[in-house]
Amino acid sequence: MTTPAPDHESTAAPVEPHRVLVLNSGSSSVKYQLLDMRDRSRLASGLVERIGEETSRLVHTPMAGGGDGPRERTGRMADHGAALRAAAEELTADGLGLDSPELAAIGHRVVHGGLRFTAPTVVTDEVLKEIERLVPVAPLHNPANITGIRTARALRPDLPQVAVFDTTFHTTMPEAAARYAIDVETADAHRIRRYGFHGTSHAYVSRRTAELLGKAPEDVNVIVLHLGNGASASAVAGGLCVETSMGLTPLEGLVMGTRSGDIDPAVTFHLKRVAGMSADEIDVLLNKRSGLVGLCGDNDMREIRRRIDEGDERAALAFDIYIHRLKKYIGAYAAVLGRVDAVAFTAGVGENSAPVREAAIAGLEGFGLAVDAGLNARRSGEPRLISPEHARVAVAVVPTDEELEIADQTFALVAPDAGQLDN
Ligand SMILES: Nc1ncnc2c1ncn2[C@@H]1O[C@H](COP(=O)(O)OP(=O)(O)O)[C@@H](O)[C@H]1O
Ligand SMILES: CC(=O)OP(=O)(O)O
Ligand SMILES: [Mg+2]
Repeated sequence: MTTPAPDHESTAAPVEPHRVLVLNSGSSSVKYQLLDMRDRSRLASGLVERIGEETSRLVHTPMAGGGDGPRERTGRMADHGAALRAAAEELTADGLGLDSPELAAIGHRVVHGGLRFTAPTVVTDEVLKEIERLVPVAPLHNPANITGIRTARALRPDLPQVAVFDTTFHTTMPEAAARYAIDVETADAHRIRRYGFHGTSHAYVSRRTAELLGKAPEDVNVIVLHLGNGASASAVAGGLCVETSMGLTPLEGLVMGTRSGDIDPAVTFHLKRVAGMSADEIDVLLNKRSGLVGLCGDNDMREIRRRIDEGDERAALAFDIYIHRLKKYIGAYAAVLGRVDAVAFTAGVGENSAPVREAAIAGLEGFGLAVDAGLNARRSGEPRLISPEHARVAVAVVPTDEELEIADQTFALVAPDAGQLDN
């Protein structure tokens, strides 16, 4: 007789493995979630920030079986491996340890999948090698993803580890959007093309936006604005991505927290020839010392708005540059799509910053776009419309859930017979 785990619904018969742990490893943080795929409910979630610093912090939130709120741990966690081991200990303390037979798989966000990975993939040694080969085109992200996978494998060697790639959703982009206008042989020899990132978010949000409009994804054209620390826009036509703002690497496109986004490539030659900077120094400049932080010293939109309210001109200019780029992309993607049904804001800035949404849409009445100030100011964790009632184009705030999307894709791969889950 097996005894059901305490604190959980007791079931007489042994159950098939039905839990998925999702790891979303960023450059200096890990977000994780444990989900029960029978009803897609969240059993626990957590965030480890400032990995590698003395002030690392883990916040773990159990959802099931108890009233106790978030628990916190502080103190140096040297790398993503240490962070994951700490998270595993917290899960064990809740009776949700990684050793549980109920765990079906671990799903990992992997940022760059190159040309090879066009679907979620079970990780083998060979797959891991290929993800490693892609480190030069995702230097802030793929190394963290690899450490996460290695550590998870060491903790549960018998369990499928599934890589879900940021690039997959963008593989439907037509060649006209995916190719750079450079010498074709050189481009092909080095696999230089536009891959696009944040794909799980663009996929999830475009689908949820269609739902919000009461339509099937095939019937709507959506511009998704994923505005987090990294930021990207996508044009989604009938559920398929036809254009996105990030390119070979997550550096192209919008102004981001610390990244420049679009820039004349000749700036890099100039920095090398005239300013005497090395390729690595230029890389650090454009990826870590540019964008909002380069323009005004802060990359957090809350801090920038606070400074603007106090009359800070550098913060105001940084905000204007950020908004100007965003508007250019909205206009460009309206042209790419021909007909736009909705513009959806998502991720940390898109979901929380009413001033960003207002400023980005201001003056776009000619495109049928407008924001209702009252609706825009309202706060909610649910997808919602912020455009006036009879607007030609819907403007929406749609919270992203990369972890849920990764869990769905992971579970579909390892338990294809589990049946279609609702939604
Ligand atoms: N309440 C808020 N108001 C404005 N901006 C916010 C708010 N909360 C978070 N943000 C912005 O969201 C960013 C983080 O977004 P997130 O999507 O979590 O990014 P990432 O996944 O890239 O780390 C912060 O850097 C900050 O600029
Ligand atoms: C690809 C990318 O930019 O990801 P993030 O926003 O997590 O940095
Ligand atoms: Mg993110």
